[in-house]
Amino acid sequence: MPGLNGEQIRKRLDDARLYLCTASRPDLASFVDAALAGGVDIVQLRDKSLEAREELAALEIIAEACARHGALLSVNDRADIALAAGADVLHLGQDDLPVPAARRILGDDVVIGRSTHSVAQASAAASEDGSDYFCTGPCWPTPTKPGRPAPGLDLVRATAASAPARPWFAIGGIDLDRLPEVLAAGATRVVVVRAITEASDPEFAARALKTHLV
Ligand SMILES: Cc1ncc(COP(=O)(O)OP(=O)(O)O)c(N)n1
Ligand SMILES: Cc1nc(C(=O)O)sc1CCOP(=O)(O)O
Ligand SMILES: [Mg+2]
Repeated sequence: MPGLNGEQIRKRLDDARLYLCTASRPDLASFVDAALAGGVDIVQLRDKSLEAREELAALEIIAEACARHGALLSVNDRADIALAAGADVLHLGQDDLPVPAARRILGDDVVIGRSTHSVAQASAAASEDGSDYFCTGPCWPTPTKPGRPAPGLDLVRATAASAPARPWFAIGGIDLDRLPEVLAAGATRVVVVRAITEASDPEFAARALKTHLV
């Protein structure tokens, strides 16, 4: 089945509200299927322990579930893997490939996102040539990204106040209890890891988050 074109991916990105990052796991297929059934819009494989070949195999599993649920497949860090996997999204941090270099590898039919951790980085990402969305965080210090200082909800407030033309997501320490604070600070889209990966019922956890986001 042919993949989505850039216009179709950008439309889905615009509509996306709940973005999940997950490591590979023994129950990857059923876990991702449950999260997507609960309303996750984008799934990223974020697992630095995998060799390229293992990453590609895990991405195939996620891609099949995403296609069935009409969700987007995201690759972390590596443009070559994104291309090989036929991903819809590549996510780049401040220390990863520059966006124009990734764009040379991927062309225009893959959307590229950027991580930001300060007002200056967020405003650069909001206007940076070639990227399609950005994330701001961490909203709270998080064991998922140890050592990363948290700019907190002030960064979410400042970003919301600047009304970026690009879609943007809040990330870091977000769970169902904290979600109302994140939304009150002005975010309309969120990225989560543990709130779904550590849930005993990932479908229920995703649905509970999504209910606040639509
Ligand atoms: C959707 C999304 N947002 C932020 C990140 C973090 O990216 P980065 O800062 O490059 O850190 P690593 O995830 O690579 O450790 C992300 N992966 N996805
Ligand atoms: C992967 C990542 N990037 C961040 C950033 O601020 O860019 S915070 C983060 C981890 C988010 O995990 P959890 O939802 O478990 O707190
Ligand atoms: Mg990265």
